[in-house]
Amino acid sequence: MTLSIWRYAHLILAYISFLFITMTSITGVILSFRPIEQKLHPYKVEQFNAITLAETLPVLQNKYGDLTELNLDKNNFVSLEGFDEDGNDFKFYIDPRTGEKLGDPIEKSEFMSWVITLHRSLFLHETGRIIIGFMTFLLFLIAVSGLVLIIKRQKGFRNFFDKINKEYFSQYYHVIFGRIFLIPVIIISFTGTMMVLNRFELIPKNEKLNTEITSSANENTKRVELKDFSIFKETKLADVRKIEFPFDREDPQEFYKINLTGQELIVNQINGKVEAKTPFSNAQAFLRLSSKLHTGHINIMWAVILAISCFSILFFIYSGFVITLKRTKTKILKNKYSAEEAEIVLLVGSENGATLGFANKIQVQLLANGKKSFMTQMNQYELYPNAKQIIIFTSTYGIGDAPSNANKFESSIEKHPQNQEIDFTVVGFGSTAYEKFCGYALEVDELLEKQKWANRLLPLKTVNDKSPEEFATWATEYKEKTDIPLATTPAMYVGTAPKLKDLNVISTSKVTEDDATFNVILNTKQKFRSGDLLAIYPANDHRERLYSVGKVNGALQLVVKLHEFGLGSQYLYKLNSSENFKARIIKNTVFHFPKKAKKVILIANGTGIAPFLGMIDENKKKIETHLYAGFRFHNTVTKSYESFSSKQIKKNHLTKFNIAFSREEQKQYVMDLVKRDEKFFADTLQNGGIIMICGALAMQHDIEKVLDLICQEHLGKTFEEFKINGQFLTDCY
Ligand SMILES: Cc1cc2nc3c(=O)[nH]c(=O)nc-3n(C[C@H](O)[C@H](O)[C@H](O)COP(=O)(O)O)c2cc1C
Repeated sequence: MTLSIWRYAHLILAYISFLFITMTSITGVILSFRPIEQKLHPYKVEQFNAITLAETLPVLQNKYGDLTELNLDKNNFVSLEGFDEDGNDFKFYIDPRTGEKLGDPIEKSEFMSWVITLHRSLFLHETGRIIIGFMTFLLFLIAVSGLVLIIKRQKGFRNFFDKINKEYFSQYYHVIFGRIFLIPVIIISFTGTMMVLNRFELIPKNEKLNTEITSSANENTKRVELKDFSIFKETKLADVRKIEFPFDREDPQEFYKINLTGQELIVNQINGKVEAKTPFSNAQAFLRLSSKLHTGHINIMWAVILAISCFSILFFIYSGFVITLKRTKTKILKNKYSAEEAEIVLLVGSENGATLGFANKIQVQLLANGKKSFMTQMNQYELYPNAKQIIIFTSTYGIGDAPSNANKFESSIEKHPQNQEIDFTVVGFGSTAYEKFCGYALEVDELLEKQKWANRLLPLKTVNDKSPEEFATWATEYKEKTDIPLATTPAMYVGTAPKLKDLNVISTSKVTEDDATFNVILNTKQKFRSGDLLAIYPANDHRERLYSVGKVNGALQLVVKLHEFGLGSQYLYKLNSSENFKARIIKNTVFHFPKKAKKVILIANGTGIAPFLGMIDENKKKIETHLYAGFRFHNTVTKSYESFSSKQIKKNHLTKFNIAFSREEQKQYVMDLVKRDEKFFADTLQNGGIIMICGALAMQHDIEKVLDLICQEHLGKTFEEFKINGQFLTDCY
């Protein structure tokens, strides 16, 4: 919770100020080159910090008679003003040891003046300065909250520089650069704020010097030489900002007025006595330091750091928004059913949205299958009077901690014991790069285990690094346990939005009175194999319809059953030859024809034959392959499969074709063919052969039951053992 308050503050401040901060950062980068460039001017002298006023002032006064002012700029360049012998005024940089002229005043270019005004006041005078001042203060707050977030993330200041795990580019470098540049950014923004506050006289000024001073000297007082003034001997030139020289060198009522960092002095020009001084002002001394820090006039190194830090601010703005976009892109979809109505409840714990992305994909499928499912954040946990199942998807943060939208879950689960028995399954998302891999999911799983009302549906499933493959194994287990046909293809759970490509229609066949299936033959430049899936988007929304594909003569072939109200099948049926449409091919590696196998048995019903037609056509290695297929009628379509098969048998791509018709005189299902050839199936499994099955899910269940009986009877083993051994590949829907 505390993390989210800091994060919220960090984000809101960034939202408010990012345009101004972008502008001040860009102009800041440009301005930071000024001190670098100025420092390259040769106006600085060796061992400047050692020079005292007692050394420099006598030299200057001897060399130039009539001096009015000496100034020290932020670069510690000394400039002198006065009148020459001809009465003309002069101003130039000097060497304070010799008085020698070093160069003329550095003129600001027009461009630089423009940039400075934009940086300071947006060309809006005082109003602009107030805006900039406020925004600079916001930058300070953003940087401080950013620093707190890093400290919290690293679990304390001591681990500040410990390893950061890379999630993705923007997130990783936002933190990595944050650790390096947040301190200079805090300095820039704080000192900038100070400068604006001073401008509006909100920082205590030095007290005004009393100018009504009676001199401690008169015409008779013995003149002390400048080099012997003790105050001049004590005062370093480097501490001076400005010296105003006495107008008349002989008048005891005229004084040196010396502006030091944080103090002002009035010095008697005859006897060297300090006639008056303002109390030392820490605020003003600090302000001078602030100004030097903000403008990079400390030294070249610091000026370079400032330039890079200003660049880093631009990067923080960019990467911060990428992070936010990623975080907010995945939202909980609008619920169709209420919490009271829901039979399946999905509870999500997600910090950055990845887990939510997976959960959304499940929610869409549950709803599409007519399930009354409801999805919410784990912190919103309450009573679900009609729930039969609770599915929890949660990530882990900190060190095995809950993500911020799940941190109240543990207390609320104690508060709301459900009133009926509910099955539960927990899927944890995490990273093995962290010590407590899926630590929070484990905690939640154990917590549910303890609830009287909760029955375990599946063992805890962990998903490392948002792996679609690992998540798909949970979907498969869930599908098998519940008969709810979730997609089991990893590609369905890949985070990024799918890129669609053009496919070209070569031909489509027509349905007949006795057969509602039709073929679609497509041309594509994409690589694919039989058993892959074609995803189409008939409603032009994010919902996809998947079809198993076969590769026949190099073309992509679909076998589709036309449903009266089927969005996908109607869409495909209406395609015309040579028409283009957008779709994507999903690799389905778990359902590719084995590259090496002693024997393969292919079992299909209805349109499930599609991938097998391709696999047989592609069986160039002539692996012994037996096809078992079941249809309703013996008609033109099934006859075409028979003629295809006999051609393939001649080529040795297929060994035998076994076909069953369920609506003909001799009623037979494909399952009956399996029973008939039970010995053959047992031998094939025993010898490491592979069975592939494609078609209706109900058919798959029936076949599995039959195969289990066969295995027990003939081999004294369960079919499960062969499944675990990877000898049973499925693609049923
Ligand atoms: C600061 C931080 C701490 C994390 N701590 C853990 C951890 O202790 N254990 C773990 O398994 N994963 C940890 N992770 C990894 C996340 O749980 C993982 O990336 C997850 O997929 C994020 O899902 P989400 O985007 O839904 O929050 C951490 C990630 C971050 C950024």
